[in-house]
Amino acid sequence: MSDARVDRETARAEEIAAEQRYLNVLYGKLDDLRAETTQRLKATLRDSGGPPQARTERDISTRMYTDKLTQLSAVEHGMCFGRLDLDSGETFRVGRLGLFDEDNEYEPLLLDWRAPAARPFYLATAAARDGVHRRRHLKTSWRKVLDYEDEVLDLDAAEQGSDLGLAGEATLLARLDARRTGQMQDIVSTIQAEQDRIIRAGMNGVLVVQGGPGTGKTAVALHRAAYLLYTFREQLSKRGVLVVGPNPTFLHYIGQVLPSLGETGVLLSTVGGLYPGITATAVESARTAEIKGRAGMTDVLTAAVRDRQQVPRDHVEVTFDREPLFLKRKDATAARTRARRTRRPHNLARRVFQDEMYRSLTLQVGERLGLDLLDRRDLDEINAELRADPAVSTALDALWPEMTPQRLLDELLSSPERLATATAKVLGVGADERDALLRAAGEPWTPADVPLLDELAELLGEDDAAARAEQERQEREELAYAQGVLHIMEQDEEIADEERLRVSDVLDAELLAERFRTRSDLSAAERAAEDRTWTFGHVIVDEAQELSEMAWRVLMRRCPSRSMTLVGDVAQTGALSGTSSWDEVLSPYVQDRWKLAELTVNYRTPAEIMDVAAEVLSDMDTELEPPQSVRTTGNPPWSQQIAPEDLVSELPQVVSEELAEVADGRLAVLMPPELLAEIGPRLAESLPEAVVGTRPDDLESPVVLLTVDEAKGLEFDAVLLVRPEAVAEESDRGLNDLYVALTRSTQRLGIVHCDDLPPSLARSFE
Ligand SMILES: Nc1ncnc2c1ncn2[C@@H]1O[C@H](COP(=O)(O)OP(=O)(O)OP(=O)(O)O)[C@@H](O)[C@H]1O
Repeated sequence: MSDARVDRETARAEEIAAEQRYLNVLYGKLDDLRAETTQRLKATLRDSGGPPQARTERDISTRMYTDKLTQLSAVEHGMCFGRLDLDSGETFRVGRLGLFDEDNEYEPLLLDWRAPAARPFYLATAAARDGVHRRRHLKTSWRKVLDYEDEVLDLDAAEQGSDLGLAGEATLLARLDARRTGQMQDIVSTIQAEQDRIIRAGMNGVLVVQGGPGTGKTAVALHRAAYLLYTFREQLSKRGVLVVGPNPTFLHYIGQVLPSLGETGVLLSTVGGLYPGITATAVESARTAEIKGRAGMTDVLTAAVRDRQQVPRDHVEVTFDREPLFLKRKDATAARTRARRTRRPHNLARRVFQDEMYRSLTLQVGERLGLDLLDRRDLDEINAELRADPAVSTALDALWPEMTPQRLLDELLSSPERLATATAKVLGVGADERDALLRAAGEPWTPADVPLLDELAELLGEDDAAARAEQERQEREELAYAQGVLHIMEQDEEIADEERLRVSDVLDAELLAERFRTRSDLSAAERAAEDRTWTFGHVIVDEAQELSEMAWRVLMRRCPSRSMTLVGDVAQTGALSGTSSWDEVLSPYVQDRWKLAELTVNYRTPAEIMDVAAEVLSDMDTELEPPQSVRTTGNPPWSQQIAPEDLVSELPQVVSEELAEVADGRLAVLMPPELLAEIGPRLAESLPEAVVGTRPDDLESPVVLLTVDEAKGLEFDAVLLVRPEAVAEESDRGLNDLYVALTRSTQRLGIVHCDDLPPSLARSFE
């Protein structure tokens, strides 16, 4: 070995040893913090009994210490991943959390990646150094430093830099080349500048992030959630952050990212999961889902609710006090008009209808007895007796029943007559659409039913006057109690330390009362999951192009502040009810007041595969450019023709060969839904490593068989696409699906077709 090389290696080993010493200090600090938090948690848990208020305080502390411990455990791996050397001579380490040296005036030992001071780690380039002289990426395994990569930011480097302006290129490429596990990993150590700008964009207003496949939209969305929670902690810990994904498998796939960043207070949900108490997993045809997703369904539902506000054809006769009593058409019509004029939801307006009806019935009974003989008290008594009479209330209920959303929707979708009435005046919903909507009574709910139930919940409302009065009483009591607690805490503090920040500087009684009220043993996310009317501090939607107009209504109701981040790609829309235009989706809610940010670099799909996908994109009706891949793999995509009847016998061999090429990796076999239903189980039987993807954790299996729709948003080391010709023809959005399928792979792509390839693919393979 040459002397120069020996010197270089010795210098490197010394650097690694120095980094290790620093890392040991950081982990020592982390251990201390953990021990201290565990102690506090134990003390809180030991301290049992006492009045309810004391228990509430303990709940808050328990929650706080448990959250802290969860955070401290989550950062164990890769706690410190970077270092910045500044022109000023200062050096900062960057990591997953902030650590400070209490013995040295709280000097930062480790900067949280989200802190403003850490930003140059992601943004500084040789051309715009921002005072940074060197950026170092550390490669660690648990508590051990393995290696590092240095980027010296000077003008020489500016000239040599890659076209895409990547930061920490070697570290980034190593990460992108690594085998996939079936679970998404965080990208905190290698966030790129164009991504960082989106992650740290202001919280107000609607931000749309448009980007082609593999540009890191999902990763950016999740890191943005973590950033916002860090930066606007006080605001967001009360109302919470909602992250919406397309299906439970996708949620499982991304489920580990936020916890690995130390954040647990985020609700991950599909739109179908947003209605507490309903599990909406039944499957229906794409066309039925599309019809249910149309904005016109609000008119259908409004008409369906009005249809439950009936008046008798002539009159309804009931017996009261052994005499006949008549619910007359004229009286019911007047009562209905009055109730509707209040513009209250059905179940609340019902009370007005009933009051009016009881009033006219009271007069009817009064007239029979002789009105001139009765005074006010007598009439009130008759009214009360009428209200207590089961026959009368049953007859009134039949005219204007109290309804739940579930009952109304079930009765609507299972009745051709009710459907005909509700759709009569709605444009574009004719006999075909009604047939598609019709289903048997009591059938399980589908995801597209949830926005309808949510809409109905708004139209019907809940008559919760009694419950609200009780809650208001409790809130008053809690506020008074919180004021008392503040007072006592302040007195204690004054005695303990005059200098310290006073409790009332950071907490006011109302905030404290809200914390007590919510019992704080539930996080905002947990409370939100149980409450249909919960409104979030920020809403993030992934694969946002797939949402129907009705689904957008649900999300907008959950986010009246319109503080939202919507990420997606209008070239990948598969759902018939999805969108090809952000403007169309958003203008009903915010007109043109939304911001667009674009991501242009593809971190997933190698250039060889992206070239094939770009051909498909060019045949689509879009002006979107394909994103630029950051790497090549040297593996050319291939195609093979197999006769349909031989698919089951020949595919296992093809799959095994591909799997061998990505040892320890994950391979997806993607195909159209009918084909998967037909041959999936037989294929899985002949391949021991394979499963038909039905449960979210099936993605962790070496081979998973999926439809293209199910693979949306996911990625695998290798993809085998079976019958792309059928995928392309399946729907009006067939080319979009094909584009999605082609861009799921990080290493290898194989295509198995039975008939001729679609023209855009044929161009790549012939
Ligand atoms: N800065 C980065 N550092 C390391 N890996 C990254 C970075 N950005 C993206 N990736 C990786 O690239 C892959 C694609 O990212 P992601 O799934 O977020 O893309 P996407 O835009 O949501 O894709 P699609 O639209 O196809 O679903 C993931 O493996 C992600 O971890």
